[in-house]
Amino acid sequence: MKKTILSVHNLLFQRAAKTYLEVQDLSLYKSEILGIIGPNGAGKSTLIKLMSFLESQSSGTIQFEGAPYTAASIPLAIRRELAVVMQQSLLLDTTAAKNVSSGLKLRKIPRSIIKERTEYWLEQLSISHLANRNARFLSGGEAQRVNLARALVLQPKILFMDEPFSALDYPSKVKLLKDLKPLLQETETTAVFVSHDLEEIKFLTDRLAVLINGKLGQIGCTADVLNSPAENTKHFLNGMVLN
Ligand SMILES: Nc1ncnc2c1ncn2[C@@H]1O[C@H](COP(=O)(O)OP(=O)(O)OP(=O)(O)O)[C@@H](O)[C@H]1O
Repeated sequence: MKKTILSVHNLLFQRAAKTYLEVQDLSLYKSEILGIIGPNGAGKSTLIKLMSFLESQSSGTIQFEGAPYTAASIPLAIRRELAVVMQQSLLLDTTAAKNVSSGLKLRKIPRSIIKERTEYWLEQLSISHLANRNARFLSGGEAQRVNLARALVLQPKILFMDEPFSALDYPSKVKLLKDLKPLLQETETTAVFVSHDLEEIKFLTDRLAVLINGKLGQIGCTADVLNSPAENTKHFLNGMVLN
């Protein structure tokens, strides 16, 4: 049976008396890659911020490994088991290697292990040659590889990615996706991936959630959702296929 690592129940996100997100039930299974798609403003980024405990819900529960937390209550040690990569994650104004090792330093990992793990992940993401280059001078694709290495070096239990490839040119994106998928599989990292790109979604994700107007319109195996859209997701999904 699939093991749930994170679950959402009766989740509500409201600001200034307006409801932006309302998700009754959503489970994230261990080692799966869950995609989230939906129109602009549907609540995808909000959902990822809530699931990664960066933002507090108005009501409802989010449980990580069976225990409920909010952004305000989550202990630092638990927060550190979750990593987030955004479209434009900010890199520190230092070398690529130091960016990758920064999280390990904060966790007071011994220096020899930091060196070994940093070199390993630079290598895994094919950026060893950039180790001593200042992050300010990296291209968008190179910077996103550093961001992913910086997240994966922490061996997170869940990796949240919010449109991480949307600024990359097509060949860079394809190459990075092809590098990333086996890395996630080998490390059995659970991942949540927001994207507007059907090719990315088809290639990377096991299951797919479709958000429409702040509500979960459909969730299921990615191929099933795309081949058999539900009544309320049909309009959006058919439009995506046509594009
Ligand atoms: N802290 C906040 N205060 C007020 N409104 C917010 C807040 N966070 C999100 N929203 C609103 O929630 C709605 C959903 O935003 P969100 O960024 O989650 O959508 P999205 O599906 O990721 O959109 P896109 O595809 O355009 O990136 C938007 O109308 C946004 O303005």
